[in-house]
Amino acid sequence: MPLVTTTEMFKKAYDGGYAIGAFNVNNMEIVQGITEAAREVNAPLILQVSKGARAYANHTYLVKLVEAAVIECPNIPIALHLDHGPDFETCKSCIDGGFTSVMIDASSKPFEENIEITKKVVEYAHDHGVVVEAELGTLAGIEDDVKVAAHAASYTRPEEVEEFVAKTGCDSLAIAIGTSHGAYKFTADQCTRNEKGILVPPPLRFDVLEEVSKRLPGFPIVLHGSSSVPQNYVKMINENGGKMPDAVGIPEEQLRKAASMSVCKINIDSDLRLAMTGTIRQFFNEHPDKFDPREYLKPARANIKELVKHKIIDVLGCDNKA
Ligand SMILES: O=C(CO)COP(=O)(O)O
Ligand SMILES: O=C[C@H](O)COP(=O)(O)O
Ligand SMILES: [Zn+2]
Ligand SMILES: [Zn+2]
Repeated sequence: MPLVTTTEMFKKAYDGGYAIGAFNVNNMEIVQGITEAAREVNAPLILQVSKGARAYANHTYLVKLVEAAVIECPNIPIALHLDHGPDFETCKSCIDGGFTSVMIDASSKPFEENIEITKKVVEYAHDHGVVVEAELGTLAGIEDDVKVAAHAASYTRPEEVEEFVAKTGCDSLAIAIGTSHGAYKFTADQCTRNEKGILVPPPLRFDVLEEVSKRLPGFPIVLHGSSSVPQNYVKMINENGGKMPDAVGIPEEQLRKAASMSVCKINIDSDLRLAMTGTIRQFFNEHPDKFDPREYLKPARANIKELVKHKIIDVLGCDNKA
């Protein structure tokens, strides 16, 4: 089947109490690892491309890689989504260039300005059969090279969501309930430590999510910054020359709960990066004589695939929902 929008997948996910994984893609091995996993477990899929990914790999290369994946995976619905579109022009370029979904992220702007920019993107997108994700609230962490400190982050205000959705006509809404971008989601003083000395982050604000859902019945909610930062990969990185002290993510149990509620799209990027980097670091450490990129990219791709399968089956619950 050709690339699809997220409309149908979100409706089914909302009604079925599961979520679709939105995984960031930056090169061929990442596209292959993710799509092979989704194909094997028969899951609908969102492949997303950030501004940084377009700058790194080039829009055309990424679209063509995703189109190749669509050919290789004819039986699962795949949407191609712009992640954190910073302005109308970037959204337009992706809408014109083959994407089926875009995010306009004007969440750092004042409320009225966010509405104005989002509305403009929605009008253009809907005219072209493309759907739009918007954002209210500010996540902490690293986003497009900009670091938002924990104290500067702010939860979504539920009292704003109805007006925002009604005035913009957006198709889904990303909200801030305590997730954060990157591999260092929380500082040590925000966390407690478990018996193994691993940092345990503060729980997500499910009360905010519930209030938002009550005000927007049936409306798909998106969670950014939802990597779990698997400690096996942090360990693999640190044991093979890396230095990632106190990297900590969102416990999968909490993502499972969000997926069972109104959250229909869960964004995961950092976990893929950790799997890829850990695998390659270990390979280099164990095989200092090797220099064929295929030899280290192959296990990296295989571990991305395993990780995505795990997310789909054990966290998102969207296996066999294609
Ligand atoms: O939200 C994301 C992409 O938009 C990715 O979040 P992570 O950094 O938690 O993987
Ligand atoms: O939200 C951020 C995503 O993980 C994309 O990251 P990036 O801008 O480094 O590609
Ligand atoms: Zn944002
Ligand atoms: Zn994000």
